[in-house]
Amino acid sequence: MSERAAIEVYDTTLRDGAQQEGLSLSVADKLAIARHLDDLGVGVIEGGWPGAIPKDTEFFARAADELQLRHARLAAFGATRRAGGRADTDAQVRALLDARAPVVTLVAKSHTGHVERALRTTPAENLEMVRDSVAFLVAEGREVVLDAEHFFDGFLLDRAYALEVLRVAMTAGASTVALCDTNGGHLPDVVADVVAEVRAAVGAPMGIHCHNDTGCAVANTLAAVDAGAVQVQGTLNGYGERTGNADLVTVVANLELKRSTPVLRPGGLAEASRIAHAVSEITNVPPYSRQPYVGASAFTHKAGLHASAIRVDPDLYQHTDPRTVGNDMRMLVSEMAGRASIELKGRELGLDLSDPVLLSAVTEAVKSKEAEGYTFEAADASFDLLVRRVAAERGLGEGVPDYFHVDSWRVITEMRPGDAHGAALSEATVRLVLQGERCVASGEGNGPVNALDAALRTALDPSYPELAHLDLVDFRVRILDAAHGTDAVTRVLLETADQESSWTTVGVGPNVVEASWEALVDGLAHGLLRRGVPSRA
Ligand SMILES: CC(=O)SCCNC(=O)CCNC(=O)[C@H](O)C(C)(C)COP(=O)(O)OP(=O)(O)OC[C@H]1O[C@@H](n2cnc3c(N)ncnc32)[C@H](O)[C@@H]1OP(=O)(O)O
Ligand SMILES: CC(=O)C(=O)O
Repeated sequence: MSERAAIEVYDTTLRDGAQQEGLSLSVADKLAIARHLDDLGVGVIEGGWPGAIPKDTEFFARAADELQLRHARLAAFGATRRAGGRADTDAQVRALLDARAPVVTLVAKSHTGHVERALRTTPAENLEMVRDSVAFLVAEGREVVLDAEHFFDGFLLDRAYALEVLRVAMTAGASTVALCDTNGGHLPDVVADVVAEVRAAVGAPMGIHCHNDTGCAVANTLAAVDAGAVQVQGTLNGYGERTGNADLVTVVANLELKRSTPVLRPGGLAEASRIAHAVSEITNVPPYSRQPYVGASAFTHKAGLHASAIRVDPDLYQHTDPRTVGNDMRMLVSEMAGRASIELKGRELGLDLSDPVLLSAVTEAVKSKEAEGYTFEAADASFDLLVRRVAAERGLGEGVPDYFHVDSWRVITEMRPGDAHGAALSEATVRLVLQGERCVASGEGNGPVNALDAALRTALDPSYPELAHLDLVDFRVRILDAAHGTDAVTRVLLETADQESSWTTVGVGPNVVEASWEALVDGLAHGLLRRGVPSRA
């Protein structure tokens, strides 16, 4: 176990995070996420509710043998004993012991309305449930954290009772009392005031557990720390019930970078982007690109004026160095680009745009293409081809090899309702000139782009066997100027991949197949170019 930080990071991704709509974790998922959390360097990993959820019972059983945690302690979460019973004979409380986790977190009522209406017992019996449950688990050698549910609402309704719940827990041996904004309805000023009052009245080590229903979970957590909380609870990527919990990645980055308070293992913060994305893969919840610090857009710049200043000093338009959280700065090329953005993007892609004439010509070409409907910010491969083509026009580079000449192409889609499989089939024919010879090839597919791709490959395979390594992996169509309905301009973004990476090309046209053809041909050309294949046309 590592030495405790002054502020303890308590992760509840595997318990409260798993309460998010649409998120369902297998035991293997939970074990994998726990390893990532330990690698990040959090202090406590709340693994779930053993005894209530069979998967969580299994998680703790396997964790005891399979997880070799280097930094974190595991916590088993559950409720206080039932009203009218005894902790030592309560099946749920015993299941918490059986989980063999060093920490047990007990959720308890601290709001008299909840005691009377949800627990349907008396405030006095609720205090006894807290005392008995905490004392029993402490006597069994567990560190006990008390999660005081609906604490802020309870405190505002009946201050004396809410404080008494905390006092009873501390007297019974709890190590920390976590104040929960269970409904997530409070703002930072109230959270700060209440935490300060609790600190003055009880003086116990306090945790803070915030939900994001007002969009203030992270701000509330920081306000609580400022007012004296020493444990921050939250979830990776802000997963959680309803609008989620405090995003622990943002909380820890703020504490380490803005408050100069180390809370993770040394070096942990630099792993934050990698771990946040790895956990997204496991949860199958797409990463949120605008997530603070670790989102793909967190250090991405689009506006020309920003890029122009960044060229002088990146810090002029970013609040912190992206490397501190393992993220990268990226430049986007779009109609908002100026020469500085284009030059920086060129540097990112390894293209030499130091010639001012070329730089201006590429900037102009980007702006005029974007006005036609092209978008380069999501199509780096098309930008790369554009730069090479503009450079070649000005005698400043070799351009893009002429891999083949297109004479014509045609595609037919046929539907035969009587057919056994009943789906439409497309058939394409391409006429190319290759090595001075005319060549005609056809291909079939379940759609026109698929058929054109098949026909092109049939024609090109003898001259370019390298194409066998390239696959078309994604295809996105967007109608621009939708007011024109089926007459509108169409934009196609097409992703091609080889074994190492993928790249995106863009095509625009009044006809979806025409736009797709442009993106398809450029996707293959870029694939050949990046493999260093010379023209054999
Ligand atoms: C704020 C939070 O997010 S806390 C975490 C919430 N997480 C979950 O609820 C997920 C796991 N929950 C479960 O699997 C089930 O709800 C269980 C196993 C805990 C309970 O299931 P059941 O016994 O079928 O009861 P049910 O869910 O209908 O009601 C909850 C019971 O717990 C009692 N209860 C609620 N809060 C507490 C508490 N803090 N301490 C003790 N008992 C409590 C309720 O009074 C109710 O008792 P009752 O059955 O006598 O009416
Ligand atoms: C304990 C908990 O998850 C809450 O009160 O929100």
